[in-house]
Amino acid sequence: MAQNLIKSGCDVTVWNRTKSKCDPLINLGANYQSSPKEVAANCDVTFAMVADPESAIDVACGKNGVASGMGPGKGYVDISTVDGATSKLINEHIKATGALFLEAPVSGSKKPAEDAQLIFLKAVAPLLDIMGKSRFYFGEVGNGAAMKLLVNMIRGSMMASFSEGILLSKKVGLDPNGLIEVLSQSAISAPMYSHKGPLMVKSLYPTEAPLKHQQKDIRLALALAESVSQSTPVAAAANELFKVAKSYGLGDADSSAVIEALKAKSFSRLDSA
Ligand SMILES: NC(=O)C1=CN([C@@H]2O[C@H](COP(=O)(O)OP(=O)(O)OC[C@H]3O[C@@H](n4cnc5c(N)ncnc54)[C@H](OP(=O)(O)O)[C@@H]3O)[C@@H](O)[C@H]2O)C=CC1
Ligand SMILES: O=CCCC(=O)O
Repeated sequence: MAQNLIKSGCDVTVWNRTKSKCDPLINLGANYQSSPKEVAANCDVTFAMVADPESAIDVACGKNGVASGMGPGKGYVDISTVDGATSKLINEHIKATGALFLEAPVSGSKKPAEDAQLIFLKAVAPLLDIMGKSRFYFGEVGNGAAMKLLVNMIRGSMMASFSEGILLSKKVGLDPNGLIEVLSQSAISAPMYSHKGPLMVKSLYPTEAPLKHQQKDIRLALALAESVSQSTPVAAAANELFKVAKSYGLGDADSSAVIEALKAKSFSRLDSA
């Protein structure tokens, strides 16, 4: 995303908690600042895309955070996937500085990001048009976050069901790649199946969207559902699979590694006590 801003001629300044991850962008001409505060102080619009609600609040409102560098005429855009309450809290801190806030979570992973084909779930800034193919506006702060959580709740349930289908096809002697092909031509076709399926069949999970964040998103979506007394048993079941996969140490693998939670694990014989 930052790469596309640089390529479009924007004057880009970067910071990351682990500085070395900034190096490829600095090599492309980005400036570097030593904290979110310094980035915000030196830029008209500051974007953030961090792991979870805790880090989004820390980067925005914490020591040397974005809010400390904000002021009238500046803007802050948080692209992280968080809950609505987090967006609203950050909004209050940013607005108190006289700056503007925009929550703009995205749908789409690494390839759409590289190809500037992301979907922004709420945005007005033309800068986002450099990085994405479409943008939706859902009104007050918190609605964009909620929409993103709904999308990723459905995404997680789809991935869990897809995983069951792949493993069941193998168990009944069918070619799972044949299943993927049938799905691609069916009424339930989804790009995710064709993109992730062939790798899942080979037990390969190169990370585009870490499994730990997919589980975080479902967890936040379940909390949202509970807050309005909406039953979501399918998402709850999918969440349990993602938690199992995390317990297997797959949190940093791609979210498609959830299939590993469904594979029978051979445990060494437990010695009788
Ligand atoms: N990957 C994807 O396809 C998509 C991701 N998202 C969302 O975007 C966000 C980032 O995802 P992704 O880039 O994949 O995740 P990664 O885990 O790869 O990166 C997380 C980022 O957050 C930073 N971070 C984590 N904790 C802190 C902290 N306490 N203080 C400061 N920075 C912190 C990390 O810094 P460091 O490098 O130092 O660890 C890193 O820059 C998440 O909210 C995710 O749900 C949304 C759509 C698609
Ligand atoms: O939230 C990230 C999941 C990846 C995607 O949106 O395709």
